[in-house]
Amino acid sequence: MNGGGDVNGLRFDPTKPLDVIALGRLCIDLNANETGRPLEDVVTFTRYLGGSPANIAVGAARLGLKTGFIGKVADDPFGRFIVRYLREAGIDTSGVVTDAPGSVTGLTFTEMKSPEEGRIYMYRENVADLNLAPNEVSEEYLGSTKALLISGTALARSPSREAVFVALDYARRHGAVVVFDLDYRPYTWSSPEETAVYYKLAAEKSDVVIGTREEFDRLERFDPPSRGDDETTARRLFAHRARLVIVKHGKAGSVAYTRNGQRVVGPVFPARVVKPFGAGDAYAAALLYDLLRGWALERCLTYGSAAAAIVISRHSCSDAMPTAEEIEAYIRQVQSGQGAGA
Ligand SMILES: Nc1ncnc2c1ncn2[C@@H]1O[C@H](COP(=O)(O)OP(=O)(O)O)[C@@H](O)[C@H]1O
Ligand SMILES: O=C(O)C[C@@H](O)[C@H](O)C(=O)COP(=O)(O)O
Repeated sequence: MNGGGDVNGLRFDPTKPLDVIALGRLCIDLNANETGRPLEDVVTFTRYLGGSPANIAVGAARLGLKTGFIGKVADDPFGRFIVRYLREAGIDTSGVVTDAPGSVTGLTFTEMKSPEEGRIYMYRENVADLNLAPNEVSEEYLGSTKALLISGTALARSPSREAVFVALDYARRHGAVVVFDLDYRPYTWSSPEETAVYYKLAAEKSDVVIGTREEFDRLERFDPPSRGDDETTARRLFAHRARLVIVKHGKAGSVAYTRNGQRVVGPVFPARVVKPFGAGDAYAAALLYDLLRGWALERCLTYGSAAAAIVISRHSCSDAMPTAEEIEAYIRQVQSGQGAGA
């Protein structure tokens, strides 16, 4: 584990008992069992834990990180399943609260028409996760972690929005590294203007900002046009608190910039794609694992990319999160020329 040294411009406090606390939505994924057809023709689904920050937390725990969570579940069977699943995955749930009766658990139906063609349909009216209130965020809990991971969708509505900013301030007060995964989901936001304003406010308070090019374009809505130039995007965030900015480009890979001038291009691993979803969550979990261990950026992006290729080759996201051994084995398999087959 990073001994608190300043690696990649990040300093993780080794005295903190938790490695990462994730904050945001805890939902259910219902992934189509019948593939190759539109959702209207799908009869059965498999239920998994879902929600980008939840998936990342599961990925982090599966890699061996001491992981906690701050979130809110509905007082319904899915909420009880979620808390049980987190505990069984070894994730600390002391920061997870149950909402008053009446709200529901967010549902995401995943269509798998083809490896490249699939959509997700999110049902997020009156969801419990956006009812997380600022007074339900514990400063003491945030004082116990090396890193805080926040997910952009938690900024989509109050009081969750305010809870995120309180968590951000607590994390910074106690020296935690703040990782902001933009995680844009159109289904929850009222307007693109709102997304831009709150993404920018949170990104300017974060040490690490991860997003796709499209997500950064949304953040930059009111900035002078960067014309999709990743380096311009990174430089703008370095004018604030950021030390590391990572732009993801799907199967074209990823690129990372550090405040001290590094630019590292992430590799892309071959994948027998089952669904195009889950890549970013796996990428974030494995990247964070390696950042916490103080590895060089090249290796961090390699680990993230390999984990992503593994997860998109499997039916689920959360359940599919790989162990470190699986990632290492896949990297060796590909580097020895044995091709895909995660
Ligand atoms: N089809 C693919 N084949 C191999 N790797 C992929 C593929 N799609 C994504 N990845 C890897 O996963 C990373 C994140 O995927 P991306 O789609 O950019 O993010 P998100 O899932 O958050 O939208 C990419 O940078 C790349 O390394
Ligand atoms: O984030 C959600 O609410 C849905 C996820 O649980 C789902 O697995 C998914 O779409 C992952 O998307 P991605 O990792 O951003 O591709």
